[in-house]
Amino acid sequence: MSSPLTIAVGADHAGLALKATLRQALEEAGHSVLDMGTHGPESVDYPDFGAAVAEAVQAGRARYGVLVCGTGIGISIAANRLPGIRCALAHDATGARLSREHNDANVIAFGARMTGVEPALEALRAFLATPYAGGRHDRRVLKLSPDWTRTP
Ligand SMILES: O=C(CO)[C@H](O)[C@H](O)[C@H](O)COP(=O)(O)O
Repeated sequence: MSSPLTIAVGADHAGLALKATLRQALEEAGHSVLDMGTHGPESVDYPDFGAAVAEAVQAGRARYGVLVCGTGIGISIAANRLPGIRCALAHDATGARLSREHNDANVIAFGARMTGVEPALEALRAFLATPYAGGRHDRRVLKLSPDWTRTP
Protein backbone atom coordinates (compact mmCIF):
# COMPACT_ATOMS: atom_id res chain seq x y z
CA MET A 1 0.00 0.00 0.00
CA SER A 2 2.56 2.69 1.04
CA SER A 3 5.25 3.28 3.67
CA PRO A 4 4.14 2.10 7.13
CA LEU A 5 1.71 4.46 8.85
CA THR A 6 -0.47 4.49 11.93
CA ILE A 7 -4.09 4.40 10.86
CA ALA A 8 -7.13 4.70 13.14
CA VAL A 9 -10.16 2.61 12.25
CA GLY A 10 -13.69 2.72 13.60
CA ALA A 11 -17.16 1.47 12.79
CA ASP A 12 -20.63 0.99 14.19
CA HIS A 13 -22.39 -2.38 14.28
CA ALA A 14 -23.26 -2.14 10.59
CA GLY A 15 -19.61 -1.62 9.67
CA LEU A 16 -18.06 -4.15 12.03
CA ALA A 17 -17.29 -6.88 9.46
CA LEU A 18 -15.95 -4.52 6.79
CA LYS A 19 -13.82 -2.77 9.42
CA ALA A 20 -12.26 -6.13 10.32
CA THR A 21 -11.47 -6.83 6.68
CA LEU A 22 -9.96 -3.39 6.12
CA ARG A 23 -8.00 -3.65 9.36
CA GLN A 24 -6.54 -6.99 8.28
CA ALA A 25 -5.54 -5.56 4.91
CA LEU A 26 -3.85 -2.60 6.60
CA GLU A 27 -1.92 -4.85 8.97
CA GLU A 28 -0.90 -7.20 6.16
CA ALA A 29 0.45 -4.15 4.34
CA GLY A 30 2.62 -3.32 7.36
CA HIS A 31 0.61 -0.48 8.86
CA SER A 32 -0.08 -0.05 12.58
CA VAL A 33 -3.78 0.08 13.36
CA LEU A 34 -5.50 1.88 16.23
CA ASP A 35 -8.88 0.18 16.45
CA MET A 36 -11.31 2.56 18.16
CA GLY A 37 -14.18 0.04 18.03
CA THR A 38 -16.87 -1.01 17.97
CA HIS A 39 -15.73 -4.51 18.83
CA GLY A 40 -18.98 -6.46 18.94
CA PRO A 41 -22.29 -6.81 17.09
CA GLU A 42 -24.42 -4.89 19.60
CA SER A 43 -26.20 -1.84 18.18
CA VAL A 44 -24.17 1.31 18.85
CA ASP A 45 -24.18 4.95 17.74
CA TYR A 46 -21.99 5.80 14.75
CA PRO A 47 -21.16 9.38 15.94
CA ASP A 48 -19.16 7.96 18.85
CA PHE A 49 -16.82 6.10 16.51
CA GLY A 50 -16.61 8.85 13.90
CA ALA A 51 -15.53 11.23 16.65
CA ALA A 52 -13.02 8.80 18.18
CA VAL A 53 -11.23 8.21 14.88
CA ALA A 54 -11.36 11.90 13.96
CA GLU A 55 -9.86 12.82 17.34
CA ALA A 56 -6.98 10.37 16.81
CA VAL A 57 -6.20 11.93 13.42
CA GLN A 58 -6.68 15.49 14.70
CA ALA A 59 -4.30 14.84 17.61
CA GLY A 60 -1.67 13.27 15.33
CA ARG A 61 -1.95 9.84 16.92
CA ALA A 62 -2.86 8.51 13.48
CA ARG A 63 -1.95 9.80 10.02
CA TYR A 64 -5.26 8.68 8.52
CA GLY A 65 -8.63 7.39 9.64
CA VAL A 66 -10.88 4.73 8.18
CA LEU A 67 -14.57 4.66 9.12
CA VAL A 68 -17.43 2.32 8.30
CA CYS A 69 -21.15 2.48 9.05
CA GLY A 70 -24.18 1.22 7.13
CA THR A 71 -24.14 3.94 4.50
CA GLY A 72 -20.94 5.74 5.43
CA ILE A 73 -22.99 8.93 5.58
CA GLY A 74 -23.61 9.36 9.29
CA ILE A 75 -20.10 8.41 10.36
CA SER A 76 -18.51 10.78 7.80
CA ILE A 77 -20.75 13.63 8.97
CA ALA A 78 -19.64 12.89 12.54
CA ALA A 79 -15.94 12.94 11.61
CA ASN A 80 -16.25 16.15 9.62
CA ARG A 81 -17.51 18.03 12.70
CA LEU A 82 -13.93 18.19 13.98
CA PRO A 83 -11.70 21.04 12.77
CA GLY A 84 -8.92 19.81 10.52
CA ILE A 85 -10.74 16.66 9.52
CA ARG A 86 -11.58 16.14 5.87
CA CYS A 87 -13.48 12.88 5.71
CA ALA A 88 -14.42 11.58 2.27
CA LEU A 89 -17.21 9.08 1.74
CA ALA A 90 -15.86 6.81 -0.97
CA HIS A 91 -17.57 4.17 -3.10
CA ASP A 92 -14.70 3.29 -5.39
CA ALA A 93 -11.00 3.78 -6.08
CA THR A 94 -11.53 6.80 -8.30
CA GLY A 95 -13.33 8.77 -5.61
CA ALA A 96 -10.81 7.68 -3.01
CA ARG A 97 -7.87 8.75 -5.18
CA LEU A 98 -9.42 12.12 -5.97
CA SER A 99 -10.25 12.72 -2.30
CA ARG A 100 -6.52 12.63 -1.60
CA GLU A 101 -5.37 14.38 -4.77
CA HIS A 102 -7.86 17.29 -4.69
CA ASN A 103 -9.23 17.45 -1.13
CA ASP A 104 -6.29 16.28 0.95
CA ALA A 105 -8.72 13.98 2.74
CA ASN A 106 -7.34 12.54 5.96
CA VAL A 107 -10.19 10.18 6.74
CA ILE A 108 -12.01 7.82 4.39
CA ALA A 109 -15.50 6.46 5.10
CA PHE A 110 -17.32 3.49 3.63
CA GLY A 111 -20.90 2.24 3.69
CA ALA A 112 -20.84 -1.47 4.37
CA ARG A 113 -24.44 -1.76 3.14
CA MET A 114 -23.57 0.15 -0.04
CA THR A 115 -20.08 -0.86 -1.17
CA GLY A 116 -18.68 -4.36 -1.64
CA VAL A 117 -15.56 -5.65 0.04
CA GLU A 118 -13.37 -5.61 -3.09
CA PRO A 119 -14.28 -2.04 -4.14
CA ALA A 120 -13.66 -0.91 -0.56
CA LEU A 121 -10.24 -2.59 -0.47
CA GLU A 122 -9.32 -1.06 -3.83
CA ALA A 123 -10.49 2.34 -2.63
CA LEU A 124 -8.46 2.08 0.56
CA ARG A 125 -5.33 1.13 -1.40
CA ALA A 126 -5.86 4.07 -3.76
CA PHE A 127 -6.43 6.44 -0.83
CA LEU A 128 -3.17 5.44 0.85
CA ALA A 129 -1.15 5.48 -2.36
CA THR A 130 -2.19 8.95 -3.52
CA PRO A 131 -0.47 12.17 -2.46
CA TYR A 132 -2.22 15.51 -2.22
CA ALA A 133 -1.60 17.44 -5.44
CA GLY A 134 -1.49 20.97 -3.95
CA GLY A 135 -1.36 23.83 -6.48
CA ARG A 136 -4.82 25.16 -7.33
CA HIS A 137 -6.32 22.87 -4.70
CA ASP A 138 -4.58 24.67 -1.85
CA ARG A 139 -6.88 27.67 -1.87
CA ARG A 140 -9.94 25.41 -2.01
CA VAL A 141 -8.78 23.19 0.84
CA LEU A 142 -8.07 26.32 2.90
CA LYS A 143 -11.72 27.26 2.40
CA LEU A 144 -12.73 24.00 4.07
CA SER A 145 -11.24 25.25 7.34
CA PRO A 146 -13.78 26.28 10.01
CA ASP A 147 -11.89 29.60 10.23
CA TRP A 148 -12.69 30.57 6.65
CA THR A 149 -15.63 32.85 6.01
CA ARG A 150 -17.03 33.56 2.57
CA THR A 151 -16.93 37.15 1.40
CA PRO A 152 -20.00 37.66 -0.78
O1 LIG B 1 -25.61 4.13 8.10
C1 LIG B 1 -25.58 4.54 9.23
C2 LIG B 1 -25.62 5.98 9.54
O2 LIG B 1 -25.55 6.78 8.38
C3 LIG B 1 -25.51 3.64 10.41
O3 LIG B 1 -24.53 2.67 10.14
C4 LIG B 1 -26.71 2.83 10.75
O4 LIG B 1 -26.58 1.63 10.08
C5 LIG B 1 -28.03 3.39 10.34
O5 LIG B 1 -28.24 4.58 11.05
C6 LIG B 1 -29.12 2.35 10.60
O6 LIG B 1 -29.01 1.86 11.87
P1 LIG B 1 -29.62 0.46 12.34
O7 LIG B 1 -29.82 0.67 13.82
O8 LIG B 1 -28.62 -0.62 12.04
O9 LIG B 1 -30.91 0.27 11.60
